[in-house]
Amino acid sequence: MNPSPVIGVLALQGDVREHLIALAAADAVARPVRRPEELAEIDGLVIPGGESTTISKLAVLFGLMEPLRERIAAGMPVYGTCAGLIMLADKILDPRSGQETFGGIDMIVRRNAFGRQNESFEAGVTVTGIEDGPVEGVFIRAPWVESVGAQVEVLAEHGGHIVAVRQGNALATSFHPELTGDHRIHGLFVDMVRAAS
Ligand SMILES: NC(=O)CC[C@H](N)C(=O)O
Repeated sequence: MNPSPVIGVLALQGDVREHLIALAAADAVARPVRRPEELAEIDGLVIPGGESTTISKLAVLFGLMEPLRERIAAGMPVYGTCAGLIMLADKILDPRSGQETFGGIDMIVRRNAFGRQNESFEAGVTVTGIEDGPVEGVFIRAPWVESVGAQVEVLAEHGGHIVAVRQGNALATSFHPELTGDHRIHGLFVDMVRAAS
């Protein structure tokens, strides 16, 4: 048990700053990560929302694709929001050509499943393991999870679709808790990192 784990936020593209703030509010030491060497210094990693095709391309360009796949497969705790959830999927239903993922969660995801930017919405979401009521789910061109393997725990659904999952040390949500000022999900992730390090 490590009381103050160091948690990186993958800083290739997306809403990195908001995650750094949410992690600090949840009592973690948080820092941006964009170079392979920096992976050695972290106990866990957040993969932010943004655009998964861009994150995928930049991860290859920055030499992070393979090292990150290995760390995740070896059990480093990771939390992906929205585009980050897509990056943790073992399979994308509708990838752009050449789009790759880090994998780590045995699930098939559908990109942009909840519609376009102007169909973005907020909704209360009840998440298993989060106490004191639903979280405010912010869905922005959000993916949903089409199907999961036997090892995957479904933590939340919205409108009959899976929007939060966990497999071992990998956590993912279709929505963006870092944009709400409610740090309960980041707190859950920080606890996962503490327990693992
Ligand atoms: N808010 C988001 O992260 C949007 C994700 C985006 N639709 C993608 O495919 O990466």
